[in-house]
Amino acid sequence: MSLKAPAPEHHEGSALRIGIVHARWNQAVIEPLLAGTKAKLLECGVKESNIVIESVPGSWELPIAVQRLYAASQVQSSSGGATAGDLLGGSTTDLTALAAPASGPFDAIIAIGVLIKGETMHFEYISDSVSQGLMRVSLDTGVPVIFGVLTVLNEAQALHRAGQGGAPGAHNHGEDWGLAAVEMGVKRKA
Ligand SMILES: O=c1[nH]c(NC[C@H](O)[C@H](O)[C@H](O)CO)c([N+](=O)[O-])c(=O)[nH]1
Repeated sequence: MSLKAPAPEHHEGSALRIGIVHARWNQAVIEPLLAGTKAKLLECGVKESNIVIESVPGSWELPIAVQRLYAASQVQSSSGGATAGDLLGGSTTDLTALAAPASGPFDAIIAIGVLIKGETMHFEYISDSVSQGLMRVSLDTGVPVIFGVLTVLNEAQALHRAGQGGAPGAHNHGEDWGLAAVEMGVKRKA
């Protein structure tokens, strides 16, 4: 067991509704991360119908997409016809068209992305902005946003953290994110 992994806690997720927003950059790494995340959610009892998955082009779009998914689900669960735009500070955009298929607010939302360092400073700017943005959405909305963004220096590091490549110690971090979402969702309901 890694020195870093948190001590395991078992939480039952059958009453939870979980959103997942994933980027499509580096799809070969995103796919196993997403699969590992979903597998752990199901293993903890989260119903498949209560897992809503959406995608965005890249990690930069994760914060706004998580915020809109939250707002759309709030519109669905609230009466009074307020639009999600009202919840987002006065814009007139009605996000119900983007609303999740099932209804009801989310107990946690997982943001998944894979940022791989290139030759320029692009990586640093996106990594910092995305992590700050996701933290802000989580604190502003009160919904736990699980940070599932790999910020790695090369493809080998990314594959290793998606449990791929067969090297010793390879571990699918998506599993940790699924467990964190269930724990934080249960504790938010308590
Ligand atoms: O998710 C990623 N997006 C990346 N860029 C796209 C960015 O997230 C936005 O989608 C794009 O800038 C349009 O807003 C990446 N790189 O540029 O290397 C990357 O490695 N991963």
